[in-house]
Amino acid sequence: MILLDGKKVSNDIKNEITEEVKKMKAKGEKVPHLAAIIVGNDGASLTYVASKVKACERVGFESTMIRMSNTTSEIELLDKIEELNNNPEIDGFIIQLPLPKQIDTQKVLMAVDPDKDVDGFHPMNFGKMALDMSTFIPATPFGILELLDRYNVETKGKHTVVIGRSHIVGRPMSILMGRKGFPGNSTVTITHSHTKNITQITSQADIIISALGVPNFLKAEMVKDDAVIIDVGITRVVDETSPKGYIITGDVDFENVSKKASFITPVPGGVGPMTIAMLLKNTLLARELRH
Ligand SMILES: Nc1nc(=O)c2c([nH]1)NC[C@@H]1CN(c3ccc(C(=O)N[C@@H](CCC(=O)O)C(=O)O)cc3)C=[N+]21
Repeated sequence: MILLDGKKVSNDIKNEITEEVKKMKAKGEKVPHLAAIIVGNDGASLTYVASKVKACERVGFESTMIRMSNTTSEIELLDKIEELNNNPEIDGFIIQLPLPKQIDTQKVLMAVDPDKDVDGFHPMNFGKMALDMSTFIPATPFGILELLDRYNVETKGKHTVVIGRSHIVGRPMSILMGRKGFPGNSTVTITHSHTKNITQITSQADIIISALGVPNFLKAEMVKDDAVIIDVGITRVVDETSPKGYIITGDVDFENVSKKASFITPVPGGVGPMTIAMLLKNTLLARELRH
């Protein structure tokens, strides 16, 4: 079994980006500037945005975090987005999800200037992705592709089973794995809450990408020998004995599944850190696009 070490690879990527930023500075160019809007006080969301800001500092990007209250109206958020769209200092920005229920997420994501949409969530960018046009690929799927690429995991002709059809992971991932090129050229099955007999499907998979959010959902009996396992789940499970009061748990029963897998991502230290690295990569692309 080979561990797909997202922590290590994301560090390599951050070092590469740091070098790019140094070159930009040497040429007297403005460094990339990422902004993140966060609405409300969700603990996990605040942690993720804080790590994105920290990652910006680490590579030499500028960053701005914009906090808005839990009672923010849709109009107020749309106004803020318009401000960032028109601010020439900002190369790219994200709106941390999920949003409070008074706000229509789809409407908000459509308001982002597609050229600054470093999350790749605007329908224009999602469409471009599906049509193999160059665009921002959502950070989590992009991070998974990058991991498969850097470990040279064969995807051509393989059967990839994606668990979950979310707009930010499962759906784009299912499109990307079936695209031409590498990593891609897989035969893709997408499964969801209405899928019948999921074990019958997962046990035929050469590659499983689980983005469900149910701790320890994927058991050894559901996986064939030498499968490649990508765990996108990150659920905080209460644990009094750990310092933070919770532990981060993936969708995969790692202890048992890792014994059968050829490659597997750990949680934490797998897909999560890659997501952050690829957001930086998209921000660098956004900067180059505007240059
Ligand atoms: N507009 C938007 N864009 C996103 O990219 C986005 C989002 N909204 N909403 C929530 C999800 C989740 N997400 C994660 C990023 C990093 C880790 C990460 O670094 N995880 C660490 C553990 C972090 C911890 O200790 O909590 C790890 O897996 O090793 C996890 C999850 C980005 N998301």
